[in-house]
Amino acid sequence: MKIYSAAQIYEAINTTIEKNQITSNDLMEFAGTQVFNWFHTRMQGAQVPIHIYCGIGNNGGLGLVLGRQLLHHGYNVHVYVVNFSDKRTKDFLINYDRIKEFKIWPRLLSSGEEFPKMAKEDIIVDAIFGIGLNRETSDWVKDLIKYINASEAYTVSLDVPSGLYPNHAPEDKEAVIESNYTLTGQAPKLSFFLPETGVYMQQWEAIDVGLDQEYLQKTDTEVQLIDKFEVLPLYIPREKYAHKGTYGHSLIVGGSYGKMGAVTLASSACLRVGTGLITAYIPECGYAILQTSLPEAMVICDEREKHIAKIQYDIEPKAIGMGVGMGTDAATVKALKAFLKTNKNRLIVDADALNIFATNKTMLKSVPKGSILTPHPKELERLIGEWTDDFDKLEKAKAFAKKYDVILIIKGAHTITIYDNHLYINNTGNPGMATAGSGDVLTGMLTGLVSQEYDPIKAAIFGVYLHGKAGDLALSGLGYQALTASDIVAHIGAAYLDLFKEPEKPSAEAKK
Ligand SMILES: NC(=O)C1=CN([C@@H]2O[C@H](COP(=O)(O)OP(=O)(O)OC[C@H]3O[C@@H](n4cnc5c(N)ncnc54)[C@H](O)[C@@H]3O)[C@@H](O)[C@H]2O)[C@@H](O)CC1
Ligand SMILES: [K+]
Repeated sequence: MKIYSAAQIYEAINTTIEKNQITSNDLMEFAGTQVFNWFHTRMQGAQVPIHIYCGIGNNGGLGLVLGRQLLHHGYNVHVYVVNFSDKRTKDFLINYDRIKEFKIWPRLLSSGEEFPKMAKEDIIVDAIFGIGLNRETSDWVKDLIKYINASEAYTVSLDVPSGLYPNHAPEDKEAVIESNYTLTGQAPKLSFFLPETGVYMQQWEAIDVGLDQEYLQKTDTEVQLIDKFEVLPLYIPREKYAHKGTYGHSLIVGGSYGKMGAVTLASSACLRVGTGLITAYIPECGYAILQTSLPEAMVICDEREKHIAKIQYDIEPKAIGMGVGMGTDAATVKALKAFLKTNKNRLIVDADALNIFATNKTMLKSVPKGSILTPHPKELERLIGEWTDDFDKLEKAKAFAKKYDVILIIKGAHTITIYDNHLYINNTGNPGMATAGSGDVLTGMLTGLVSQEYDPIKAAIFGVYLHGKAGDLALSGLGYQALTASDIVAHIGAAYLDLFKEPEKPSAEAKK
């Protein structure tokens, strides 16, 4: 799913108006009607008090259309205008007049006013600010937002939770609506998926607000949300006459005394994702561990007992997963440096290999183009330096990926893959996956996919999706706390099968 920038949404609005020869208010009426239908379907006339807080821009205008339509259908509605500026938009004013047709004079809220009384059981509609928020709000508006949050009433935000900017984090973390449900126009916004700003919403849903389909389809976006629909075309089917050589030889280089589990997990994930052959290159101490825990894997041992000191082998891998459990011993750093001088293979770089690169930045220049780096936030900071907020982090990460011509996977709740100035936001996975070894599993999966001739960027997008999906499928019967990295590996097969599952048909009951 495409994620449009605020500028693109405004352009889509203008294109729609021009092409269809309608007014901006016609479009607002359509959008407001769609939002009304959403409420009406769920509320079926219930008389729960609905408090609509409208700003003075078009987000507020949308709130007024919704209010008028709810009143028209007999709902119990209270409308307030958050009067933070006298620069009311044209369409706000049209709808401000129209709601008065219902003998309703919205209460104007301004500085020093007492805020409306509300009960916990009421419903709040937040139409204060949309994507037009461009500066810090006045203190009294911040107080109102905090007051709304403190009410604990179910809050539905229109377009975005008010207080969120399209391209930077809020100055005051408490002055943003904590929305239970965000009904967003046409497509979700980038801020919904970043750790600092995604916390303001529990659930979102995109509503078709009638923007021009041709514009939406033709317009390339920098950001995409990745779900099943996006990854299905990436899948490479297995051939009937294939043999294990067809699907590549993967090499996992890593491990040190006390950290052999990381290599075992990465290697087994690599196998499960479909690599033809797997070899683990490890220090001597891991030999019995690997051969016992994973009989399918071949093992090459380093001459050293407890850590890798020389990366040398006589196989021809298609892809190399580098760094899991490897440690940062001086001898290992030296070995990695020497290896990079001759290596032409694409790498999937993780964990300690990333930490080694972070303190030896010149080594990054020897990483083959199209390699994949998979840092978690702390490792990322070591690579790209500190950032001011999540949006700044993405800019810095994009610049880094471009400079070294690599694919950067920022691991987190919504893992983001960055390549060639594009961001691919993953939509699978769950908090149970924040567990030891989960990253090692991803490294193994990515290595296995690149070995099977997946183009590296496709391997990254597909692998991250599949990893998250395996984690989601593993949840059943376990829950977040009990989920382990091995459970993710065990569900890779189910994640593949899920790709081809038909969506569930509505039951006879639901059809009535
Ligand atoms: N016009 C239409 O037909 C449609 C409108 N839509 C709605 O329109 C919204 C965008 O509307 P606007 O561009 O009017 O923006 P908003 O309603 O988000 O912003 C409010 C207005 O206040 C001003 N402002 C921003 N920050 C302020 C601050 N801190 N203090 C005081 N004033 C401030 C802005 O200049 C803007 O005019 C979308 O988010 C969406 O909800 C969409 O639903 C699509 C259809
Ligand atoms: K809003």
